[in-house]
Amino acid sequence: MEILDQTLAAIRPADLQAMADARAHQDRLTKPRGALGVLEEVAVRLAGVAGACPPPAPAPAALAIFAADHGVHAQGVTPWPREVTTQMVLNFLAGGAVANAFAAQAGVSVTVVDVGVAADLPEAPGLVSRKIAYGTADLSAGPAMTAEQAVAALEAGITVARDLVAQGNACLVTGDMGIANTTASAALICAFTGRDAADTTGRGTGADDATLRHKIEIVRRGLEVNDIPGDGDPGSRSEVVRRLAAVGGLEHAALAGFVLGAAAARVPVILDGVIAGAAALVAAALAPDAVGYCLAGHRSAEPGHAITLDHLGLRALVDLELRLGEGTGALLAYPLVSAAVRVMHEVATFDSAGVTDKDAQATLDPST
Ligand SMILES: Cc1cc2ncn([C@H]3O[C@H](COP(=O)(O)O)[C@@H](O)[C@H]3O)c2cc1C
Ligand SMILES: O=C(O)c1cccnc1
Repeated sequence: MEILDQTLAAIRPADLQAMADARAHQDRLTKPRGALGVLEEVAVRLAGVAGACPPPAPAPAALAIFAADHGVHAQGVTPWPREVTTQMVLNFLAGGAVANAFAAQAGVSVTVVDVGVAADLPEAPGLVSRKIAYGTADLSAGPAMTAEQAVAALEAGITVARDLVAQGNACLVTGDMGIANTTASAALICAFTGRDAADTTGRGTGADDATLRHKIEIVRRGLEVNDIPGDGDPGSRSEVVRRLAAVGGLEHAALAGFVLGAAAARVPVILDGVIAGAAALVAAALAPDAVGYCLAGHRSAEPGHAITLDHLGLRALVDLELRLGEGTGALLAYPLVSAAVRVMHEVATFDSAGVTDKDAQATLDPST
């Protein structure tokens, strides 16, 4: 609990002065005001994160893929066998997954973190072993984790974020792997927003109509069995941890810790899809200021994701109907984030470039 306590105590609100400076700087650059749209807000946000204008380049960046298995898999909520979690971890380590291709394209390093895979994994470069259990229990039959396990996973995520920042990374990127984790994500989104299971539950890796109906029922049962009220407002920290432990996954808990660790280190974290979003809801419930350190990489096709982004007040940078996870959507957004910051460092101002600023001229010569 000590690591979690220290981390929560270290999280500060985004720096409003640096954000105001960044807005003012954007307005002096040789472009019509507001012409870079959402990218201007990204640069302002990163100034708030770093407490500096211009903010430092978000490089190098590191993707951490948190992997774990799920007891709720036994309920038939996904068409894929549970073993695929382990097999995909090995695929990430061999460099063969979509996340590896996108990470290579973006120049982002890949670390895989085992927080709860239901198999013993061989030691390998790029694999960090922080296994807390061989998967969770079935969330539709009782709590998926104990509170101790949830805190241990939160702290594992914090430690991974801290280590990656200590290694010189200036931007963190979330990734996940865990067959059946869109079910736990939907349940978490209900528990932290108060929305109904029918709104938050999606097809994940390709559930058909019958499986989707069943999945919604399983999410409902999980909330009921675990006495999670429909208020969407856990209030106390112990209730946040109780709800997380009840219906979350070990990777969700670790991802929530990863977000908190990034915020405490004043480093931006690019969120991937619905799994990272669900985890960010947990992080926000523990430390509302952590949201200021998050960027929504993309908007997933899973219905719970739009609800989540809305709740967090985040705008997705990319919307390509992706529904994969692994960090793929966040990786595609990374070059946009880099470009937004590069503008702040490299683009000339009206003054420095001798370009006429229509607004400045209007002030000088009120007759025009
Ligand atoms: C081959 C394969 C690669 C993946 N990479 C990410 N996921 C994604 O799908 C899983 C969640 O979907 P559901 O809840 O429907 O099981 C997660 O592991 C997620 O990261 C994959 C899934 C599969 C099958
Ligand atoms: O939105 C996601 O991140 C997602 C969707 C389906 C399966 N896995 C992940």
